[in-house]
Amino acid sequence: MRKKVIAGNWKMNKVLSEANQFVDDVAGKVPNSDNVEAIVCAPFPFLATLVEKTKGTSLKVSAQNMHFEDNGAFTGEVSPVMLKDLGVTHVVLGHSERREYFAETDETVNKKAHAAFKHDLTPIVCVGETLEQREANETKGLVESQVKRALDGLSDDQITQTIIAYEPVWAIGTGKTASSEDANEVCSHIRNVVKEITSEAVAEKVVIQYGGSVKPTNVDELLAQSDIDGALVGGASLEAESFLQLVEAGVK
Ligand SMILES: O=C[C@H](O)COP(=O)(O)O
Repeated sequence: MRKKVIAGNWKMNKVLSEANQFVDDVAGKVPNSDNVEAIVCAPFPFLATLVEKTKGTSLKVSAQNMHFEDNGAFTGEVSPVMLKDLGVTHVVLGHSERREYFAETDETVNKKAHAAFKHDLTPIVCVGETLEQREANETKGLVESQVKRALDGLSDDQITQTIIAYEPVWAIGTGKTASSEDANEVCSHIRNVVKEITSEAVAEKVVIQYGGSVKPTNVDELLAQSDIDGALVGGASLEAESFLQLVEAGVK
C-alpha cells in the first residue's frame, strides 16, 4: 500500500513567530507512522528555523520553489544547494501560481526536478488544468503533457520517488473541490502516464496527491479513492488543528 503524503503549502502567509507557533503546536503530534508523511511547505525565511525545530519529529520541511542552478548571478533566487544545506527535504515545483505569475514553464520544472535529485531533495511536481481547459475537455491531454515534460530524462528510480500533485487550478483557494471521482479519474490517468513512460512497478509506487480546497470535511472521501495518495493543501494547512486533522485522515 502506498503511504499518504499530506503537505501543507502555506504560500506567502505567516510571519516567523506564527510559523514557530504552528510547529510548536504540530510537530510533536505528527504520528510516526509508515502510513503517512506530513510536510510543511514554508516560505524561504522560515526554513532554517523550522528545520531546527522539527529535528527528532516526524514533520518534514519543504520549500515552495527553487532555482535549478547550484549558484551564480541570479539575484533574488534560492538554490537547491542552499536548501539541502539547511536540511530541507522536499521542494514544490511548478505550482500553478508559479506558472501563472512567475513564468514557470514545463521546461524549468523539468530542470528543477533534475536539480532536486542532484541534491537529494524530493520534488513535489504540480500539474493541473484551468477552468477553460477543463471546459474544453483538455484536462487529460494537458496533464499528460505536463507530467511527461516535468519527468523527462529522470530515471525510473527518481520517478518512483517523485511526488506528483494534481491541482485543478479552478479548485485552488476557491472553495470548489473536484468531486472525488473526477479527481481520482485524473490521478488514475497520471498513474497510467507514469506507467507508459516507466513501468507498472514504478506507476504502482509513485505518490499522487490531489490539491484544491482540501479540508478536514472532504479529505476522507478524497483519500478513500484508489489513486489519490495524499493532499497538497493551502488554506486548510494554515491552522495547526486543521492541519493535524488532515494528517490524521492520512493515517486511517
Ligand atoms: O498548494 C496548495 C494548493 O494550491 C491548494 O490550495 P487551497 O487548499 O487553498 O485550495
